[in-house]
Amino acid sequence: MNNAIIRTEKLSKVYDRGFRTVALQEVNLQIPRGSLACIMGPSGHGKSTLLHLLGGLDRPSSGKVWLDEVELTSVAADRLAEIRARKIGFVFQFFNLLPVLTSLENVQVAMMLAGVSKKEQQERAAELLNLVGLGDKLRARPNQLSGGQRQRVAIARALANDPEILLMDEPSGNLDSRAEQELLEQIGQVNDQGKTVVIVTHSESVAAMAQHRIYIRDGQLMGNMDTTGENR
Ligand SMILES: Nc1ncnc2c1ncn2[C@@H]1O[C@H](COP(=O)(O)OP(=O)(O)OP(=O)(O)O)[C@@H](O)[C@H]1O
Repeated sequence: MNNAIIRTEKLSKVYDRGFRTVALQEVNLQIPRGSLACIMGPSGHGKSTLLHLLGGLDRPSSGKVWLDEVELTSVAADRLAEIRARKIGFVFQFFNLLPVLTSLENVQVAMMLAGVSKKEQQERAAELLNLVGLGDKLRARPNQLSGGQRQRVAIARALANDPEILLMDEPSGNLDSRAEQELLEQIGQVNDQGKTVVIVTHSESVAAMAQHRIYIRDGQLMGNMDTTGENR
């Protein structure tokens, strides 16, 4: 596949904290540019590990990850941090919003690290929060928001630096079905803007909207399919 934005070769991860856990074993996969991809599989079988490696948040034990033409495992830590900040937005399962900050400030924080001026930070944060339907919650703190609303703040924050790729780890895990539906609409809109979205999920509704499905079992790739059902 020539148009892959993310590609892995024999990607493996072994955790060794007193005892060895082989979390990922020689995974070869490609994710097409602009696609909405999901990573599925049983609990504890290596999905989050894979997502973290794809986003350069962790280093593999062996094997390689390419983001466009850049091989992430060969770049130094500071360059990796720069690539992450510029190209990738992350949304984690438990949101990781800072509790003492408002929605607006939580989104601004991401841009502060990228050196954007304060005025620009505020304008863009407000714009993004409007985009995810939280224009009336700019001054609310996370504990004044519902789970679905917090998740949308996390998405706005992940989009702050206009990343090409959005990586999400079980974004709908704690949401009721209505909030999940709203979240899916937001994710669809982000994908429609041309961004590549990769979602670790147990949700069939999320999987149903994905154009590309990756199945992981026992740390191994069991399937890598597009919606036409063609195996790659
Ligand atoms: N930092 C770590 N140190 C040691 N072992 C880890 C670490 N992170 C994950 N593991 C182990 O690696 C394996 C894969 O974990 P991972 O979190 O990738 O699974 P998962 O498929 O995302 O699970 P879930 O669906 O429950 O989130 C598990 O056995 C887990 O206990």
